[in-house]
Amino acid sequence: MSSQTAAHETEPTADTATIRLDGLTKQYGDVMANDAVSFAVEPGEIFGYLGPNGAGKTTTIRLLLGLLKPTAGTATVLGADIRHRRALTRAKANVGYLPDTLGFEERLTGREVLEYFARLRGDERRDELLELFRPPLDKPVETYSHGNRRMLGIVQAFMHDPDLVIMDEPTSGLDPLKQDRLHLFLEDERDAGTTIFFSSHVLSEVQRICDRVGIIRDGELVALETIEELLERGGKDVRVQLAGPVDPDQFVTAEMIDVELVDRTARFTYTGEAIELLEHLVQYDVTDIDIGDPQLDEVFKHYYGTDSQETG
Ligand SMILES: Nc1ncnc2c1ncn2[C@@H]1O[C@H](COP(=O)(O)OP(=O)(O)OP(=O)(O)O)[C@@H](O)[C@H]1O
Repeated sequence: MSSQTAAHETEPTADTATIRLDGLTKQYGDVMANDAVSFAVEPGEIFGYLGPNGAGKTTTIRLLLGLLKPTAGTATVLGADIRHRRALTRAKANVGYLPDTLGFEERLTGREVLEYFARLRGDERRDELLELFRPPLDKPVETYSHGNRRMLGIVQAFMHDPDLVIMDEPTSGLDPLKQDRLHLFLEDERDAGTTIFFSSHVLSEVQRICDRVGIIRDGELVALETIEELLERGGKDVRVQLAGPVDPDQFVTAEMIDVELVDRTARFTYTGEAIELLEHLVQYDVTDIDIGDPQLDEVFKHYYGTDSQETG
């Protein structure tokens, strides 16, 4: 991929990246869960790692945390090479991790779980986070709802005030209010300088809060760009209201995709230059027009095929 090549070409001499993957590869039998994945996450950004189920997101995260060994290639996390256990352990004292499945000791209460992590890494932000996310503290974790487990996980991931937080599908199963609360919190953390790396298969969430996105599919990185670049490549969402009927053969141009021409309203995604669209439309009696950015899931479908629809 050109994006992967670019990451190599622009490699600085002193590496300032918070996370850098360099040909990171993990093979399970015949399955290439990560196939020579290379990219960098810069300090103070929210980086969305996006892909359909089974794409390889969790594998990357587990490799970055030293929970799996790479088949080939490597990565650094806060400057520590993931193959060097001691350096990575030191770096991880400054990393927060929210796994997809929270492996807390089920019989302990939430308070006891937090005490355990506090002894390991510190808890200077515990009270502030508990006020925001409010998991019940005096019940055993086995009685927690899915949402409360996640709330406890978020407090655990941030309470030692790490420089980097890695989250695996953090909002999955959360109600919209809790999702909103987490999104706003992540934006505040980013503004305060924390680097956030999170995986998701929910495009709207990535579109809303991420600065940059890496898209993984079948173990390969297929895109690495800012949200703006991704949306720009996806064209514009256009709705045109016409005064009278038009001949579709003349009205529809090659740059229009997903065209719906119903009655006197045309809706389509326009992939050409805006000026050319305007020059084309002056031939028609247009009574109203609306041009906006497409949703990321539309972009995803156009560029990566229909298999990815499940990711919306
Ligand atoms: N321990 C394992 N042994 C064999 N295959 C595995 C193992 N773990 C993951 N895989 C396979 O590797 C591929 C990537 O899986 P991974 O869990 O990394 O994907 P994912 O993007 O996190 O998916 P999801 O969104 O469903 O969590 C899948 O084909 C999966 O079946």
